[in-house]
Amino acid sequence: MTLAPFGTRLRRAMDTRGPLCVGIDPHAALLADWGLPDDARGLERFALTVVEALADRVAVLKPQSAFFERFGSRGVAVLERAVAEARQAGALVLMDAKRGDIGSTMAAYAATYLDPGSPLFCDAVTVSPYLGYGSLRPAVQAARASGTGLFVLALTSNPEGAQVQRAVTAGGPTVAGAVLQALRAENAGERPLGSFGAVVGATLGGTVAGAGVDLDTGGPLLAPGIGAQGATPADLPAVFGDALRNVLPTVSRDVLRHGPDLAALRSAAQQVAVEIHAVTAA
Ligand SMILES: O=c1ccn([C@@H]2O[C@H](COP(=O)(O)O)[C@@H](O)[C@H]2O)c(=O)[nH]1
Repeated sequence: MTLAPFGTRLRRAMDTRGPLCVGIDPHAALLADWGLPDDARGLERFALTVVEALADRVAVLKPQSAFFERFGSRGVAVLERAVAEARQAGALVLMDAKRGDIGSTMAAYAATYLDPGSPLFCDAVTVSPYLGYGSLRPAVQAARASGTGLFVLALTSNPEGAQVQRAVTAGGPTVAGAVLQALRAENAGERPLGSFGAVVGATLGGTVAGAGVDLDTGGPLLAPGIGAQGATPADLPAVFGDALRNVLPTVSRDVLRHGPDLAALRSAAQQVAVEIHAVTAA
C-alpha cells in the first residue's frame, strides 16, 4: 500500500485528533511505579498498556528506542510489537532514535525505520544532523520514497544543546538556523505540511525569538520538554510565535506517571490536550 506523504498524514491526524504526541519512555523508575519488573516482560506490559490506552486517540506515539534497546533483542522485539500495534490502532508512530552517521551507514538506519518491509517500520524517525546535514540525504530519500518523515534535531530541549546549536557557522547563520534553512528547502512546495520536521524544545522560552532563526520551515515542529523538564503548554506561544499551528507538543513522563490504569492514562493525555488546545486555538 502506498502511503500519502507523512506531512499530509500528520496534518490530518493533528487536525482530527489534536496536536499531541505521547512518548513511550519505559524508565526503570516508571516500571517500578507501575508495579512491573525491570525486565522484558515488564517492558512489554508497559508499552502495550500505553498503546492500548492511547493509540486510538492521540495523533502520534513516540517510543524512545533507548529504553527498549536496554533489554537487548527481547526489548527490540517488544518495540517491534508496540510499533505495529500502535499503527494498527490508528496512531502515527515516531521512533525517537536520534540516528546520525556517515551517509552509507545512514542508509542502513533509513532502511531500519523507513523501509515498509522492515520489522521496525515507522511513520517517522528522529535524526541528528551533527555529522553534517548532507549526511542525512539517504534518510531524506527513503522518507520521500515511502511516505514517511524525519524530525531533525535543531534546538533541543536540554540546556547543553545551545553550546553546539547556537554556534555561528562560517556562512553566517547559527547551526540550528542552517538546519532549519535546509528543512525549509526540503519542504518547499509541500502542502498542507512538509514531511521534514525539526525538534525545537518547549523549554526554550523567548530565547528562540532572539536567536535569529526562522521556525517557519513548512514542516512540523516537535516540541519536547513539557512536564518533567519544566515547560507547560502555556509556554508554547512564546517559543513558536507564528509557527504555532505546525507544532506537535510531545509529553512522556507527565502522562506515563498516571499509569498503569487505562482511564487515568487517557485522562492525563486529555488534560494536556485541553491545555494545548487552549493556547494553539486562541
Ligand atoms: O530535544 C529533545 C529531543 C528529544 N527529547 C525526548 O523526548 C522525551 C521527553 O520525555 P519527558 O519525559 O516528557 O521529559 C524523551 O524521550 C527525550 O529523549 C527531549 O526530551 N528533548
